Amino acid sequence: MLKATQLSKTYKSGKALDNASIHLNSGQISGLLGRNGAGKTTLFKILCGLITPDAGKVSIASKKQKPIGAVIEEPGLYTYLNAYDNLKVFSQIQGAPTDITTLENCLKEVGLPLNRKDPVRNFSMGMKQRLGIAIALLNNPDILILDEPFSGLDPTGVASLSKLIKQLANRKIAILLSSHLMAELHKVCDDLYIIDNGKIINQGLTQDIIDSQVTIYTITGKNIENSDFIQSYIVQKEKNKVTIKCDSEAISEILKSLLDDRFKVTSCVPNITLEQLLNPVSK
Ligand SMILES: Nc1ncnc2c1ncn2[C@@H]1O[C@H](COP(=O)(O)OP(=O)(O)OP(=O)(O)O)[C@@H](O)[C@H]1O
Repeated sequence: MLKATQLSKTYKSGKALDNASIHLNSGQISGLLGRNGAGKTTLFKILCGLITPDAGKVSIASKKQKPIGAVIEEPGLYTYLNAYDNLKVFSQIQGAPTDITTLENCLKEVGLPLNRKDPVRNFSMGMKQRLGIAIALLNNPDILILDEPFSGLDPTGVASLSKLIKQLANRKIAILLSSHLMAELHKVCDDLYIIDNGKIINQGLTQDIIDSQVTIYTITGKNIENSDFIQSYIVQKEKNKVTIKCDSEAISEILKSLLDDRFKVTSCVPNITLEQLLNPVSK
């Protein structure tokens, strides 16, 4: 759907993007993970045609006139207008349909209530993000780019925005989102690009990247801390929750033993940080 090849960009302040290549596929959610200042926004701006790269190429396989919808940095909203009127203004600017049914369907699609008539300055961050996404979807794009969409959201907001993003991918939209937090990306992204100092230093399926580096898991389940089998792996424990250290090959064995011993495991979450991915250890 979108192929960006060997993109580079240097500002007066220095090199922001260094030979970066990425590939987006329809229906796939890709994540761009990197520290602040790693070059994520620069890459997004190039993909959207907002700035020109010094080198490299972006090719998009789409018949649409405006194939990309994006929310870069914060959603740019008219804070004194309500959600509906914001959508209407942006539709007019973009030459998209402005009839009530279309606009209300847009609001419904991103899970915004139709009965909120107050200005969007009163909205929560999550609601502003949703409205930003609704605006980005106005032209029915094939590709959706979201810069730090989870920033400022609480865990419930992250979960509900993740659900919306997955629904959009099910509509065959290719989605690229950025974050500097692994925890936010690993649950929603099919594949990941790790960016550091403008360079893509690792890429692959999210699960493969996690499996190659994860050594700490948090397991929850009733009385799980009493299991004899996991005692030697435990680094921390509390009621119904243990943190264990093992590699990705041992975890299935551990979970199997817990189930054999009739412990009801309710979750097993890999704990992996961006720093681990930026400084990988070879196994
Ligand atoms: N318009 C600009 N002029 C000069 N330097 C810039 C400009 N935009 C970005 N930079 C610099 O380029 C580098 C990459 O910035 P960029 O905003 O792409 O990173 P980022 O990964 O999106 O960071 P953040 O998560 O903080 O937004 C940084 O060193 C930044 O200071």
